Amino acid sequence: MTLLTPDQLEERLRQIGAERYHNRHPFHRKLHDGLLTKQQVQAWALNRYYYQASIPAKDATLLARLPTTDLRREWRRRIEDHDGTGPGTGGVERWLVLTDGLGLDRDYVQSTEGLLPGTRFAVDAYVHFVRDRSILAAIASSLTELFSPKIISERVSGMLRHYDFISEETLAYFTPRLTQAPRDSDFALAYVREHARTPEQQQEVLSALEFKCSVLWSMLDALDYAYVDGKIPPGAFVP
Ligand SMILES: O=C(O)c1cc(C(=O)O)c2c(n1)C(=O)C(=O)c1cc(C(=O)O)[nH]c1-2
Repeated sequence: MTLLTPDQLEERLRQIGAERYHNRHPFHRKLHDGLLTKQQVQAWALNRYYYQASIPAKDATLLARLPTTDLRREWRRRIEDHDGTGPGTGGVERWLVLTDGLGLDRDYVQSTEGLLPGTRFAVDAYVHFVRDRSILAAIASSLTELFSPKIISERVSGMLRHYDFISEETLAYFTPRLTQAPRDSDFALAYVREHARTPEQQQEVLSALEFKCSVLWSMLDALDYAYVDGKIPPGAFVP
């Protein structure tokens, strides 16, 4: 690979999103188009809880390695967004409002006992990637958030329109994400534009984003196989 300008690098990153982001997955299309049952939506929310709950742990492993006060202060905010600044606040708690609203038992959700194996492996792979790879790759792997405001808008409007068991209150998780995600991804994009200075580093950044798209994609593959095709693995949530 030859050295790209920062604009060319950004264009390649956006191309990866256009081709591989999970808005293109058939399970999301069904979720947003109102084609799932309440039980299938429960399975989605239950499994995705593990992603939400693991994100602050993933950010904490990166925070510990960041070399400057400015970087740590920036990254610390992500942990506060998810864990909140006191009990009952933050994104993980708001995700539980969604699982409550869908009629799932909180203790069961938080126990992660009913998780699909595919969800656990995909989410853990993301946490381990961020823990083990370079700071540049770890920051680049968060860049799927460049594409999330669009899918979140589609999801909220689609789900409100199609499902009578969904309300604005149960989907409240997503409202702050519409401002948090662009703020976070603007920072991460500026960072990789500045710090990916060799062809090898640029390739590392592109591969990190592809990896992350695969994490999100395989979570939906697991849901589709278990709850649309009806092949629920032993031990996983049975609606
Ligand atoms: O609803 C979505 O489709 C979606 C996607 C993503 C993403 O692209 O990784 C995140 C989120 N939501 C999200 O809510 C969130 O907090 C989040 C954190 C991260 C990350 O990689 O650090 N991605 C995402």
